[in-house]
Amino acid sequence: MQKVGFIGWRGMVGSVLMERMRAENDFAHIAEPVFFSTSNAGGAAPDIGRELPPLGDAYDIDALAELDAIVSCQGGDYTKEIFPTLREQGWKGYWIDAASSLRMEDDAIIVLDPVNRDVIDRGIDAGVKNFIGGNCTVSLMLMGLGGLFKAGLVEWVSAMTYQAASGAGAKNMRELISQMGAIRDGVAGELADPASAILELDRKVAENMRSGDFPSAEFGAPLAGSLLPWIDTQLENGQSREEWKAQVEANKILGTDSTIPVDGTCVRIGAMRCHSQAFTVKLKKDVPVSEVEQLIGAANDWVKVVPNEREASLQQLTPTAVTGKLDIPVGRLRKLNIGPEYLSAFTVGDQLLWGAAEPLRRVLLILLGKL
Ligand SMILES: NC(=O)C1=CN([C@@H]2O[C@H](COP(=O)(O)OP(=O)(O)OC[C@H]3O[C@@H](n4cnc5c(N)ncnc54)[C@H](OP(=O)(O)O)[C@@H]3O)[C@@H](O)[C@H]2O)C=CC1
Ligand SMILES: N[C@@H](CC(=O)OP(=O)(O)O)C(=O)O
Repeated sequence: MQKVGFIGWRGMVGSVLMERMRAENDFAHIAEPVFFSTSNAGGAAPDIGRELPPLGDAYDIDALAELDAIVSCQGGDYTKEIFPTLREQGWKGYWIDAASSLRMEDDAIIVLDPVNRDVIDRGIDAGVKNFIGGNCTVSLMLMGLGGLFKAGLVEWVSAMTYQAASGAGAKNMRELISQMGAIRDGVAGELADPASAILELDRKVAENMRSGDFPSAEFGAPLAGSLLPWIDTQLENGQSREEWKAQVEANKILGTDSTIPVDGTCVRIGAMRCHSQAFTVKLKKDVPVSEVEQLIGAANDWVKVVPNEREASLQQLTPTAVTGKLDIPVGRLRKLNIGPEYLSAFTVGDQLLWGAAEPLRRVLLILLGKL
């Protein structure tokens, strides 16, 4: 594989991908990286420590057709517009994509190699050409609980999510901070006076958050100081699309023969870029927590069992502790009162790393024969 094209490299997911590829010296394995833009063809390519041609036009099908592989973080609309045209023209290269558009297609594999390297390898051998990153919550759930799935212990999972602003995009991250600032600024006087009445302060905060002036154009509602119990679009069965992805994508990633039910409620909270999830796992049998911890902790190089203790949980199992890291801590592991087969667990993961960019750079390395 000689020529690899990158599209969407300056967006939020794309920037994290570039950071990781530079940090791991991935570009050393690519003979001819070519960068494209949908808005700035002819502009300067990013700095990867070597001479590069100017940015290509990401809508130039002939230029794209010359590539051996394309890595796109440009978004679903771009994929829907360009991918079918390229394939219709007979392009046989590898398409690696962060967007959800192609995930459930029969000729696509959802990539998360620490969990489904076998599925990826079989796909490559069978001539599959489309490798798509999974939904962030799904990938983070499987990075955390992969050991239990691998051991065949999971009858079903309910995942209740606490998803960060970054999942909605860069503008939403900014809006979250603006909302936090607006809340604080609205009661600056009361905050400066320790003797001010707390209920008056609270009333002013609520009034401010409900006012038309509160910055909520991106989320459509206040997130700071609140939460949003709906992510992505509405489906007819009452699920949000984000909730629907959990079961279909998890089972596709795992390559299950019979569907393992996965469902829950997906909620946006005021974290910046780490998604957290609280799981109820129905185990197929009563397994001691010590064995559960062993299985979870041994599943991959990034998962880390956090002891089910207050101090360790507050220090290691929060978005603040995990942001910007590849670590996948899993904690709060205990059996629920409901019965000995009902396990509770909590995990946190950076949704731009294992949730988006990392599986893409790794599948590219796999296709290059370097991983
Ligand atoms: N956000 C997330 O958490 C996740 C996103 N994904 C998927 O990844 C895809 C991309 O998402 P995301 O990275 O959030 O998208 P962004 O909106 O950050 O970037 C997408 C494109 O917007 C263009 N752009 C316009 N203005 C700017 C600007 N000021 N700064 C940077 N880029 C700009 C760039 O294209 P150009 O350079 O051509 O102008 C860029 O490639 C989506 O399909 C999404 O579904 C997948 C998993 C998680
Ligand atoms: N929907 C996710 C982010 C995302 O982009 O997901 P997907 O890649 O499945 O569209 C979130 O809001 O947190």
